[in-house]
Amino acid sequence: MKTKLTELEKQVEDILAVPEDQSHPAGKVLSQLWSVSQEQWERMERLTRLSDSYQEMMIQREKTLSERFDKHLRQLEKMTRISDRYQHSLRHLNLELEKTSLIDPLTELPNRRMVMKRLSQAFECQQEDCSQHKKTLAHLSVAMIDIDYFKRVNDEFGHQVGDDVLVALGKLMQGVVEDHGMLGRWGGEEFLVALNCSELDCSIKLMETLRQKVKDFTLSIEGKTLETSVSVGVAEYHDTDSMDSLLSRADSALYEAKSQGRNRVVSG
Ligand SMILES: Nc1nc2c(ncn2[C@@H]2O[C@H](COP(=O)(O)OP(=O)(O)OP(=O)(O)O)[C@@H](O)[C@H]2O)c(=O)[nH]1
Repeated sequence: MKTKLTELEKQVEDILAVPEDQSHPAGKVLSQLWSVSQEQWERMERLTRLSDSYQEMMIQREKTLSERFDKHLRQLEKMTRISDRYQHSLRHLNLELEKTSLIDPLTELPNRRMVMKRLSQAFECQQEDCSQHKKTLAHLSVAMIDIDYFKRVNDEFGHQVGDDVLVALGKLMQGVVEDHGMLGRWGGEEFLVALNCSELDCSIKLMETLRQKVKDFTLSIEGKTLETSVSVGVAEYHDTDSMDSLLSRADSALYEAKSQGRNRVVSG
């Protein structure tokens, strides 16, 4: 049977404890051997303790690093979400801004800037070899519409009613032209239509329908009936036309319609 190490150690300890054995050479050697093994043992223990605490420190460090990393990751995610939301609202604001810069706030129709934009797009390709735009220009005509004696509406019924009339007539005229072109508020009580009709006759007919609808339109205010009419000047695109010359001919035709007594459509 194998003797256990602790028993052997005990025996050695006992021998070393006997004073007369201390002088024996074997006793000295054994004593030295004992203290060396004791030192080794203590050193082993110290190393084990060091290694344990080193391991503990590494585990702790890893834990701290991973917690810090998680925290940064969460912060980054939060910042990304904020930035996404910010970009989204910025895009939304830009769209709103773009819209308000092109829409008349009272009638909610395209404003002068937007109608001009539409017209200049058609003219921009005039010089270029752009068959689609050449076709668009060939079918282009413009109509300038002015509400007759609008000042009287304001004077008789007040500015607010004047505003309501502008809104109502805008809607009514929009309903007539919506499938044939773009109606916009040119300014004050003037409107402009960029029409896409293959023939001038077609544009004139459409403007006649519009004029008649406005003539039939009445509003009843505090027992009084408000009636109104429009004068319209139409011009069709000619090969030599610039945007200015086309608009100028429509303006002259409108002037002519006013001169001839209003409530009529004149082409120029
Ligand atoms: N209520 C209101 N009135 C406006 C607005 N813009 C322009 N007006 C009015 O429109 C009127 C235009 O008057 P005029 O240029 O003399 O034209 P008119 O009375 O229509 O006469 P003719 O065009 O010659 O038939 C003015 O009284 C302006 O104050 C608006 O946004 N709201």
